Amino acid sequence: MSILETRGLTKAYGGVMANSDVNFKLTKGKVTALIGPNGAGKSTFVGMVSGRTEATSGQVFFEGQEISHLPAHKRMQLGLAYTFQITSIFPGLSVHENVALAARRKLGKNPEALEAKVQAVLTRVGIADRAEQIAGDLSYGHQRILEIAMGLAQDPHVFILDEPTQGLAESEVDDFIKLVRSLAGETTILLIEHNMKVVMETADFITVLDQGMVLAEGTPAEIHANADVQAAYLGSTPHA
Ligand SMILES: Nc1ncnc2c1ncn2[C@@H]1O[C@H](COP(=O)(O)OP(=O)(O)OP(=O)(O)O)[C@@H](O)[C@H]1O
Repeated sequence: MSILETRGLTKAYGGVMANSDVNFKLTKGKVTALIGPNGAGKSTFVGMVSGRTEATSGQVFFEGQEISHLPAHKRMQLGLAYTFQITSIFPGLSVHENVALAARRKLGKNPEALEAKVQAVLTRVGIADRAEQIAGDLSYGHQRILEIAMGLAQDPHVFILDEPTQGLAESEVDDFIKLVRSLAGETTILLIEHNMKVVMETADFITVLDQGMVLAEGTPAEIHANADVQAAYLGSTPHA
């Protein structure tokens, strides 16, 4: 069962076809990774799904509703959350305050509900002991985890993680892999990721984009064995 679907999604930048006729389905409760060589069109695709980038043509459906022309904040209200870099964090506020602000978008101002949500989310991602720390003082890795906590605080139905392990230490990457696996089922994850270890260990399904088009779709084992995918990466190990 797909929770999010694109039909014929296309984006042209002048003569450059950043995405051409992309038909994509995200299976509910699963982790799907979107990979492809540099310039394949991954960021453009996620931009069109999240509402940051206007499509040239094509449609986006979320939980059966067409959202192609909804602005990004409306899509977020429907349950489509995403993390992009650390720009969403307020560096002068504490970890707790940051997560509470994110939770308020969903829960309103009820203090008990907010407190329960903040505690649950911080425990979930493993930074409850840092609740009172100023976000800007956190390590880069912990800021990325905080960003994920802020997304989770909104109870997303679909959670788009854009290069979440970029800049993380190896031990943090291992913790991240466990976290993503634990979230599957509870939410649906679309993962844009360069680290193939993370992709292979977390994804239920992989879609490969190449030159703005879907080159292949399948399980990690199928994608690993796919000759077209190998060729697209010039014989090297696939990366996102
Ligand atoms: N704002 C823009 N204006 C013009 N061309 C763009 C713009 N954004 C992306 N492109 C072009 O669209 C194509 C797809 O780019 P996109 O950033 O979506 O790829 P990507 O797979 O995310 O790449 P990377 O892995 O390097 O982040 C590239 O040829 C890129 O140069």
